[in-house]
Amino acid sequence: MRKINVFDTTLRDGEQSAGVNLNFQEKVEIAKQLERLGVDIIEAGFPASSQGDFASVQAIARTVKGSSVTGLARSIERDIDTAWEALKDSAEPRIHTFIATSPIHMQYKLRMTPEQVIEHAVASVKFAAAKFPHVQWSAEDASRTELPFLAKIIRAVIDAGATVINLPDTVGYTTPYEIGEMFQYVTKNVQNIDKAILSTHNHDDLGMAVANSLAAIQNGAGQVECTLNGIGERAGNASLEEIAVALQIRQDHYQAKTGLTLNEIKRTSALVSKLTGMVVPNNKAVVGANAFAHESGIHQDGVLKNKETYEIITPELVGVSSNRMVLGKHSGRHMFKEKLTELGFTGTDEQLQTIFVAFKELADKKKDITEDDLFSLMTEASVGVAVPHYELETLQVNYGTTNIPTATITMKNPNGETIQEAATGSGSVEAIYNTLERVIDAPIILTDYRIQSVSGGRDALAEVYVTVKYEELETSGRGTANDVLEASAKAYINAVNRTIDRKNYQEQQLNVINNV
Ligand SMILES: CC(=O)SCCNC(=O)CCNC(=O)[C@H](O)C(C)(C)COP(=O)(O)OP(=O)(O)OC[C@H]1O[C@@H](n2cnc3c(N)ncnc32)[C@H](O)[C@@H]1OP(=O)(O)O
Ligand SMILES: CC(C)C(=O)C(=O)O
Repeated sequence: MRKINVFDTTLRDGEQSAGVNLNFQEKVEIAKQLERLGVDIIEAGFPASSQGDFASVQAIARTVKGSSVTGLARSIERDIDTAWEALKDSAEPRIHTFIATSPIHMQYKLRMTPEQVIEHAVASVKFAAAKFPHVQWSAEDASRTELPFLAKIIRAVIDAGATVINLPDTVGYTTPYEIGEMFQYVTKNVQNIDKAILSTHNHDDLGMAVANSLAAIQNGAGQVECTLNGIGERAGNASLEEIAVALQIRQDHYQAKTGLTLNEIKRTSALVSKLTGMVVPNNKAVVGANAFAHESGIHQDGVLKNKETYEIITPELVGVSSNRMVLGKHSGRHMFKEKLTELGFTGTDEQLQTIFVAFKELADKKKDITEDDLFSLMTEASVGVAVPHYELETLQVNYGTTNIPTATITMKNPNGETIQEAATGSGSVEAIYNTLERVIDAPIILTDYRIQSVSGGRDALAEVYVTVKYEELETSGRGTANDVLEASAKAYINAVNRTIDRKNYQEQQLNVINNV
């Protein structure tokens, strides 16, 4: 199987992302993690671009021993000299020098004729090769370069001492088919091509950077240039994690592999995201938060029966501890039962069905159902719900900073009649409790009221605990709802219902005693 060298340019092209500016320590930290990940080459920066970049490239060259370290330089002696100063202490000094070869870049940007570009390229490669044991040369905008000219300049720079030839799709313009043709053309038409390794470097302007990189590998590239999380100039570069995992999972197709320690991928991605401030989208392949999350019932059922039904990558492969089964409105009974069993549920199928119905209702209102939510539903199903002597039908609260809070409640009483009442209070909860007292038509004293959110986040469930003194009994009650006021009403009614249960039980006991 062919080994593909991974050239990571997170610290150079990745840092060219708009809004990203890594400091010295951050660059060194990322470089150390790239070394742990096992990348073959780290492009640490552009030493001639600033003092800061020079210092961090130098520090990385001195610190990192497990990966080769390189820096970018234009075809200018001053850039190459500066790169040498920054890189000379590295284990295997390596330079990356480049010049544009497409008609538009040569004419408008460089203002050089094609012959002048060849002269500059050859002179700079010779100059670099006199210092560096490894010289990488890039034909900037190769994908928009005329192929005969590309072949001509490549032959010349290899003769001048270049050992790696990189053919970038600088503006993310090419397609997998075209890049394949370009690599084939170069392989066939550059006589001395066997003296160099071909490299591919792709941008994502048309969303094809990874596909183009893989196509280049299939057509002869022995090195792939990429960044963590696909960050980079404009729409970014080809993403390292996607290429590495594609090569691993589709070895049958690509017949090529990298030397990366794949289970360092997630950690490296997270570090780069944190230090660059570039958030990884949830749906990003391989490293996104949802990459191993299953949400829908049919998928979850399949995964429970055999993971391979819906998982082509194991999370462990890339350093994610496990897949994630998200309970939500699309989940089905199989996953629900599995989750409840994990949480210690030992009830009957009937109880399970009751909780499942409550869960679906909740899931319609709430985006993420947490374990705490499930505990709460389980508890309500097994111990919390008293016989519904009084049942809440509707609750409406009118609150404003300039008016008196008023609650209007419709309820079923123990005789099955619907009663509507309204009352005011100094706050919304008091208005609700005053209204409930009217409906129940008995003096009820609230002796304790506690509120807590069952789960974190803005859409957390509210759980309210109350203790009421009613009919000389002090009884507690609990209510859970998305809304604090609804939970407060439910808790109060729950306490009243439980009091009635206790009273009924006491009466039954008395009857038994009297009959005896
Ligand atoms: C495709 C890529 O990603 S290439 C890398 C891009 N990265 C960067 O540019 C980041 C670092 N760059 C910088 O800090 C600055 O641009 C520097 C220090 C390199 C140069 O800054 P300045 O001297 O102010 O020049 P400026 O950036 O405005 O213009 C670039 C100059 O380099 C020339 N140039 C561009 N590429 C090359 C090259 N490969 N070889 C020689 N000259 C080049 C341009 O023609 C222009 O020259 P001119 O001043 O004679 O017109
Ligand atoms: C310097 C080269 C390799 C580059 O970054 C590009 O062409 O995108």
